[in-house]
Amino acid sequence: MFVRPSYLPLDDKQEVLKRFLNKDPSLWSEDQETQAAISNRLGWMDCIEDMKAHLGDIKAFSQEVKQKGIKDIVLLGMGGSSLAPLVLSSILGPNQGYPALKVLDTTDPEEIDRTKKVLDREKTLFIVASKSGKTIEPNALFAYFWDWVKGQDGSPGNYFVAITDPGSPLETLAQEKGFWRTFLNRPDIGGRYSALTFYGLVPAALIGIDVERLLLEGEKMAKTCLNTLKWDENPACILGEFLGEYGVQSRDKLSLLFDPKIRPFGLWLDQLIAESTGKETRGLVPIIGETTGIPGFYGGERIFVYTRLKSTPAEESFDGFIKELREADFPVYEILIEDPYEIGGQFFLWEMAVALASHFFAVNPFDEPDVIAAKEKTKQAIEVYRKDGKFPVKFWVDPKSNINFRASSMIAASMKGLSRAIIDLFQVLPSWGYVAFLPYLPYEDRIDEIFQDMRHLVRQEKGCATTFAYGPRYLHSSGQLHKGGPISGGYFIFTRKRAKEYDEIPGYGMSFWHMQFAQALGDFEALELAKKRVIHIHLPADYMTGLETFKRVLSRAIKL
Ligand SMILES: O=P(O)(O)OC[C@H]1O[C@H](O)[C@H](O)[C@@H](O)[C@@H]1O
Repeated sequence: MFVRPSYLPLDDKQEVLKRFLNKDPSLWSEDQETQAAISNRLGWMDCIEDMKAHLGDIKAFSQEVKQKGIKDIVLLGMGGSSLAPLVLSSILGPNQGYPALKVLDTTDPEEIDRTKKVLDREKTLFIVASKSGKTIEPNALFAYFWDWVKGQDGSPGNYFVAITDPGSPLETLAQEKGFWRTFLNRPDIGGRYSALTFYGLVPAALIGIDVERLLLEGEKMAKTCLNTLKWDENPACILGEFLGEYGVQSRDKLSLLFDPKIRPFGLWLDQLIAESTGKETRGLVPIIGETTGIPGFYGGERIFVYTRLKSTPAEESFDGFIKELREADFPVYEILIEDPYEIGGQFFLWEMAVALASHFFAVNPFDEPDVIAAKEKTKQAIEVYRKDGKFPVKFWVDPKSNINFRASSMIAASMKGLSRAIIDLFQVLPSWGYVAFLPYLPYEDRIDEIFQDMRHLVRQEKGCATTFAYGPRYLHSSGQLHKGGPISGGYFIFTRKRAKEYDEIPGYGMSFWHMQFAQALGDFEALELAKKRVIHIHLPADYMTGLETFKRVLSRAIKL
């Protein structure tokens, strides 16, 4: 049973807070087994004290790394094991004299190639980060880079560090291969709640971020949220109530705005919100990186949270836009931070707020039941490829644009034109739904821009909110929401033809191109299984030209 928090008497909400502080798992589930699993996911509530005890060690290790002359740190990991380091390095790092951090959370062959090309083998340290130690991307990336480093000297393990949970296959691997260091995290913390543990702090320290200050900010916020016993004075409860209140009414398009300096925080928040709440056909759809429009273009399903950094000049801020939204009566929540290091506190604030909001949605914020579907389907596609030497997929060629594409069965199966498929996708998509653009391509500014144009177009023409996230990164965050969350979504998946023979990943019998393609197929199948409307565009090897062509097709079709 889910309930609007504003309908509850204050005493009931007090009770929710009390149960939360007692780590009562029945807040999120009545099932005994689920409750036991939840009890093993609440370590983030009190991990800061533990982490303070490790700060000396982390900082000493960062000095060792620096003294060894390491210039680049490459982090191999996904989702909860990569997004906090990515956010921290984009906002707070790197510091002068310290190595730079490159987060490789992809299987894109071009992105991996480009990264490798600029690395100096003797001055690069790889961090393999994975809670489970079983995630396909970091494991394949490890195999690939281990092979590259091992020619270098007698002890390639010196160039590798692991961050994982005790007993994981990664811990064993690190022992066998003689990794320089292994950091074992508390196992009762899930990936997306692990920013203030070894997963976030070790990479941050290695690039010279003041992790003590970061953790102190985390501690300050945690103390405020855990010690303010009045619901309506507690910042996490107030934010959690805002999210829960509108989410349960299906005002679920949560548009997140950040001042420029702290904008990357949205990437981490996207996973926390989408993967925690997006299940059982409920949840909040985080809308990040959208251009702003006039409020008249937004539907009633929109709510807004604006994180303001005090030092941002008024002309770079969203102050004017927020004023317009308020005048148009949109629900708006504002968070003010004085200093970028307060991101440490924001991690905790949002973790607790999302956990409380999930109580009102009656979902378990600590699992990701639908992520597994895409993984299984990917595995099957890989098995077929290994057996038959090709993937089980056929595309239609759009007679007008020559674009290869296919569509899920919820879109008229007999139709063969791309424009028709696009029209059909929008035909049944309500303006309060959303469209997700999901390219399995390298991270490139030009690609960002092209999709920004498409997002703008969809909002102008259809009034729809849009999301944009690269694959396979999104599989480990908003992928959960696409399959398990609100049913009103339309999805565009993009892959590209193979440009050349890419290196084989040692031990995998395929290249990263093949792996990435299998992941896209896997997600298509999982979305199909969840009865979603999906169009898969298979771009030419010159994907940029292909994307421009697709943009033209979309802009014509959307007006029909
Ligand atoms: O840290 P790992 O075990 O490698 O997991 C990395 C990520 O992958 C999974 O697919 C989950 O959906 C994410 O919640 C998790 O953060």
